Amino acid sequence: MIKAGIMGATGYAGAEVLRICASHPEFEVAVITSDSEAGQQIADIYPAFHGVYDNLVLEPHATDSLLSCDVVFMGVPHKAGMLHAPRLVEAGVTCIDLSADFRFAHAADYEAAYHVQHAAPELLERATFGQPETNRAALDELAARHAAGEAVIVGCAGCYVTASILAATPALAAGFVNPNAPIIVDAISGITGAGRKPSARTHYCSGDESLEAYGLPLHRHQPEIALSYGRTLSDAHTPVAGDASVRPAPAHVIFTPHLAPLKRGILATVYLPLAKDAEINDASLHRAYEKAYAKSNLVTALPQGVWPKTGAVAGTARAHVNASLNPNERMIVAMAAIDNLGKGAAGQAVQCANIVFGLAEDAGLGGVACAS
Ligand SMILES: NC(=O)C1=CN([C@@H]2O[C@H](COP(=O)(O)OP(=O)(O)OC[C@H]3O[C@@H](n4cnc5c(N)ncnc54)[C@H](OP(=O)(O)O)[C@@H]3O)[C@@H](O)[C@H]2O)C=CC1
Ligand SMILES: CC(=O)N[C@@H](CCC(=O)OP(=O)(O)O)C(=O)O
Repeated sequence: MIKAGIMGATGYAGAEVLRICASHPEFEVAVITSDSEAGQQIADIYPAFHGVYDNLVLEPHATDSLLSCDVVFMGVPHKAGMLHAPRLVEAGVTCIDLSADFRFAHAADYEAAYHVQHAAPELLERATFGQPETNRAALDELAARHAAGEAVIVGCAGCYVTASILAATPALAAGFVNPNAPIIVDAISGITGAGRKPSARTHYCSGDESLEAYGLPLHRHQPEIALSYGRTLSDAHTPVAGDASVRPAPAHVIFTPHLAPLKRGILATVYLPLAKDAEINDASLHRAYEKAYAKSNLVTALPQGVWPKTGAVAGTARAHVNASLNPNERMIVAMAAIDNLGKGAAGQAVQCANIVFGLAEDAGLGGVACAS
């Protein structure tokens, strides 16, 4: 078994990692942390864990118990990941960070998006972006370094970014999209996306029976989406393969997040203007989506004409995607549905850890949503 710790196990994402690990063949959770509820059993906070994790007691985040783990999942807020990672890595512990702190390859990009100085830029060299379907080669390279004895870091892609990337990447990579025109991303999230602590915007009376946009004009996820799209567009239109010093320009992205009265789920709808010379039809567009995800057990291009819905992936690490062509406006409309806590957080974190530890990438992630 692989000894796992979960930092921030009282949070929604950390608790979801704990739930997945309950039926994971290799990751055995030995340490869980919280400062606010240290000393309590996790089952007293989340009753679902009675009979599953009896006697698993929360320790403070600074506990030395984490240092004896093989892997620590960090379900902690942005700015906390980079403060805790150095001590763990120093002790030889591989970190799967769900915060934004290790998602960017360059500290300057992180600092521009999060308006804070990176506290551990020297660790970025040990880290890679945790979005397996679009960054598999880098994760495999990280797995090789881990197998050679190095403690490594995965900066897991966040929920909106995962849905936006999965929806658009097949069209971007196929060269169908105009690299110079704005791409519009409208994404709708369930309320667990905002974490466990309610705010004026997310508490029951505000969030229930209501749908609202927020975060305009520049939500912090816009730069992550624009950088990812920019890289894919550059590879498709002006490849600079093998030259790591060339940094593709971010794509032009208008991103508007919305909050919906759902517990879990994200539906991202992406409007992609066709490249001038793109001659495609619905069938060839659909073939590109099928081909992009043909090898994935967790991401499914739905049959032509079937559109993703959040209920069909809720509680799972799966994603459903599809796209449609609007020939009159020369526009592709692409969609992805995920569970923000599943493929958008804990499910993807476990998928990344599976890859780093040389396991089947979907180990422990085979669950299917309740039929609805
Ligand atoms: N919710 C979601 O859908 C998604 C979340 N994420 C990311 O996952 C991370 C956790 O999110 P979420 O579970 O929603 O958040 P929550 O607010 O629900 O939980 C936060 C957790 O972090 C712990 N924590 C707070 N401050 C610190 C600190 N300084 N050092 C260590 N731990 C700390 C808290 O512990 P304590 O009990 O001590 O307060 C708590 O367990 C965030 O970075 C978030 O962006 C990523 C994708 C989707
Ligand atoms: C509904 C809601 O408030 N969502 C959060 C994003 C979810 C999240 O945790 O951010 P990461 O994906 O970067 O980890 C927000 O808009 O800030």
